[in-house]
Amino acid sequence: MSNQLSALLEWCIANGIFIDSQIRIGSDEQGDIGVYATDSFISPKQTLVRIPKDAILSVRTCSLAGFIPFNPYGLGAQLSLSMALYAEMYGAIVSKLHSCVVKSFPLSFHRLKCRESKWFGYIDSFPGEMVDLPIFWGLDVNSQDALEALDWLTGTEAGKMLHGKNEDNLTKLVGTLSISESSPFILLRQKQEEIDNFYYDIAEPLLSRHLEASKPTLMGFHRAFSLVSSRAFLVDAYHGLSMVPIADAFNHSVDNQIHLESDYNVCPECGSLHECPHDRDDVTDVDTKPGSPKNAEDAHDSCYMMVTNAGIPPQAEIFNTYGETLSNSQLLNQYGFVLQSNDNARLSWTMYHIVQHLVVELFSLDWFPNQERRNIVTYMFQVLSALEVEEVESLLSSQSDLIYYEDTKEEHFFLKYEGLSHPLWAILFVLATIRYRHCNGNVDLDPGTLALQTLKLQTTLEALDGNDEDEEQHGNEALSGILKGSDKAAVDILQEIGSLCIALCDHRLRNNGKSDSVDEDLFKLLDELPPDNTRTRLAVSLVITERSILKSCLAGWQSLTRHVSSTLHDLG
Ligand SMILES: C[S@@+](CC[C@H](N)C(=O)[O-])C[C@H]1O[C@@H](n2cnc3c(N)ncnc32)[C@H](O)[C@@H]1O
Repeated sequence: MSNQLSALLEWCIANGIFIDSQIRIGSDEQGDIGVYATDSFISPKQTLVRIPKDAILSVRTCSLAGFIPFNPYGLGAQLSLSMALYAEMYGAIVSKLHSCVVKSFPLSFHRLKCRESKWFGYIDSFPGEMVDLPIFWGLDVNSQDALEALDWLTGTEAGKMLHGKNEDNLTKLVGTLSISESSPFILLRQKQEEIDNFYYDIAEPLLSRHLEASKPTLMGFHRAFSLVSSRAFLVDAYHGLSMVPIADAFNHSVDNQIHLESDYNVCPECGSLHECPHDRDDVTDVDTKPGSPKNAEDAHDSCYMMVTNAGIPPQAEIFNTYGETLSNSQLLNQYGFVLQSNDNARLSWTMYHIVQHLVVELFSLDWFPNQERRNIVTYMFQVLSALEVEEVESLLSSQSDLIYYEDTKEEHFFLKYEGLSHPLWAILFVLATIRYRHCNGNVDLDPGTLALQTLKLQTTLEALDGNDEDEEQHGNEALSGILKGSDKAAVDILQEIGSLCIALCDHRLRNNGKSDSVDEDLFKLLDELPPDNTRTRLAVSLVITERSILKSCLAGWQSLTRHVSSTLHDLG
């Protein structure tokens, strides 16, 4: 066992962390830590680790508690916790600690020198290097691999995540109401710029005031951020995002056997799980001192726990999941690694991009007057409500290779191997419907009913489209019959959805990865890349996945629309 690992275990004992003897913390030759079962089979519902709440490192427990702004979630929470961690890693806190062995802090990432932090044994077990997150690749200006990798990330999901913390807002329907050059959404700042600004504006002044002997550095802060990004847990409403010793020693798998249990809904003022003075309106200063919860009753009050949710064979590695739906792009950005195979691969669009790109750039604006933008929101609401029935869910899962049912109430505009998410299909339907109305004297129609008709028509046609050659003749006759018996609006709108989808995917394909590389054989490129160009290899593998999803979607919709067009043509 490495020195760091034994120091970590000693530190755990000293800080009241319970680790069941059925598991062991191990490390490989590279020093990467993982958690393994020992000799016995471990059954589900067993608590294998208990971490006292005061052993975690959060903005509430750190040496600079009270000075660091609390942010409940998101980038703000990551930045605040990075500052808390950085303070523990690199300095002696004047107000709490009076001596420090660190006289100067070297720029290179050496092992920690400051033994005074309460979390020293824990922090010292972290990887010695910065976690290799794409967000910092651009700073490695002498690395051709980094620059090449960033080039490949252009237009990919991972590339989009490097920009703009506000990206999520773009998916909100209301975003479409304010599409203009001056939209705040266009002014997204790079995430890395956000981190650096936080460091210079908030972290550096505060840390300089409190760190006795060493001067904080941006590079040190980046390392703290990379550790927070790849290890922190959102534990509860009081501590927020936190570093949780031993819970963070488990590696990730989608099929996890263990998970963290914590009660999120504690008092945000004092952390109490029970009734506390903050529940009352007439609270006084004396009552409100933060601290351990009163009326402690069981382990949930004072500890976070790692509890098994599946059986674990002897000697097997035990995995947590960092998120069941995380794609490789998300894993790479947040944790610096990807999985060999990942069923969560997907491309996403925002409402802004779909509307702006399809309507403004690809098609002329003449069929899309300003007042129609308001209709997008109304129609979308009606269509999503109409699709929110069990019948649609089972229809899509059994009879469509082009659309899947996305189990969410959000507008998630995704494309996966399974096809378009139903909200993405819905927005294309809405745009197609607006165009149909525009071309047909603004006829009155009910978008919800028409959406169901169009969807049923599509799944029926998909079933025919899959027929082999022997059945082609029969299929063509059936197709003619179906089209003749279908509502004209549904047929026209389905064709339009196809055109919009093809345009959307084709545009994405051409702008995905390094410029002008759309026809390049990326498997050959991977074979030829030196093995130590790890970042470029990662980036190219993401591009391969995204292009393959896009091409399979394009092929499906091209086939469907081609058959419909030629049959309509034959029908005259
Ligand atoms: C919370 S830590 C897990 C413990 C970590 N292995 C360690 O050495 O401390 C998360 C980091 O572990 C690594 N990791 C976790 N799961 C992984 C996986 N399935 N494949 C590759 N690396 C993984 C990544 O480097 C990630 O940033």
